[in-house]
Amino acid sequence: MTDNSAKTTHFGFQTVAEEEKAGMVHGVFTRVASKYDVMNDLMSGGVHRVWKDAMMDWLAPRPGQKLLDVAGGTGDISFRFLKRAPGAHATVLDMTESMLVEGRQRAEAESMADSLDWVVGDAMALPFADNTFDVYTISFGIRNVTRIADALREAYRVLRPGGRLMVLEFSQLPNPLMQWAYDRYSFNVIPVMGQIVANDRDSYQYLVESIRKFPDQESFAQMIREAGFEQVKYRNLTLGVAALHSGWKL
Ligand SMILES: C[S@@+](CC[C@H](N)C(=O)[O-])C[C@H]1O[C@@H](n2cnc3c(N)ncnc32)[C@H](O)[C@@H]1O
Repeated sequence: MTDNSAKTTHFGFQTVAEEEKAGMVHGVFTRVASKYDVMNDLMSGGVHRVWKDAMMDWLAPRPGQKLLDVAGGTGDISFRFLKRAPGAHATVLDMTESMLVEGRQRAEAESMADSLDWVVGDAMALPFADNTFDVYTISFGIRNVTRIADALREAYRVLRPGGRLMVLEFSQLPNPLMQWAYDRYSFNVIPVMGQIVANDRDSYQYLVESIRKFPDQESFAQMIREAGFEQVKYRNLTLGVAALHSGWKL
């Protein structure tokens, strides 16, 4: 008998059953893990570093804080956080073990292993008690999550009162002409780069499609409010190619 109640979602531009998406996303990041850092620099011309530094500037990490970096991958956000906050501790959680393996190797090379934990897990069902962390970050991860509202609810649950959420994600350019030019670049150049550098056009095709499917700044800010966060604000980066969203659990 066919189950007509099965829920669907997007995997890039494809419509897939909700329960299929996580496996497909996991497949993408398992395939790209060893080339992930170098591809980030190539695709963005290094600009992702400027955006991540802007995230830290707004976040202003403080000594001794406990960070949870969800969909933390190879640890870019956690490394930056720890460098700015002596005595802080970061937990990097990701569903893809190969991404964490790359990150753990970087932590050892940078002598930062003692300040970090690496946890395989799902943003939608975090394996942590309520009110545990001072800061929750998710950078270029939330658009890959099957049910964004569930991930935001979990963020709220594990933050302590007074804790802060910050999201860095690709976004929408308010100027249609610029959006058109940016789409031409991302759809025509990035999958080709993925083919040449990582021998994997399909994964990078998914990544650009998932960017296009993600809600605009205002809609995403509203989702953050609906999860319970207050003082929700956002800042565009590079004309809206990416955006930072901030909210507080008060
Ligand atoms: C584009 S990478 C971002 C890595 C890193 N945060 C950065 O900014 O460079 C996206 C990561 O999200 C992870 N991810 C996707 N869905 C997830 C989920 N539901 N729970 C945890 N991690 C997830 C993927 O495994 C991948 O490592």
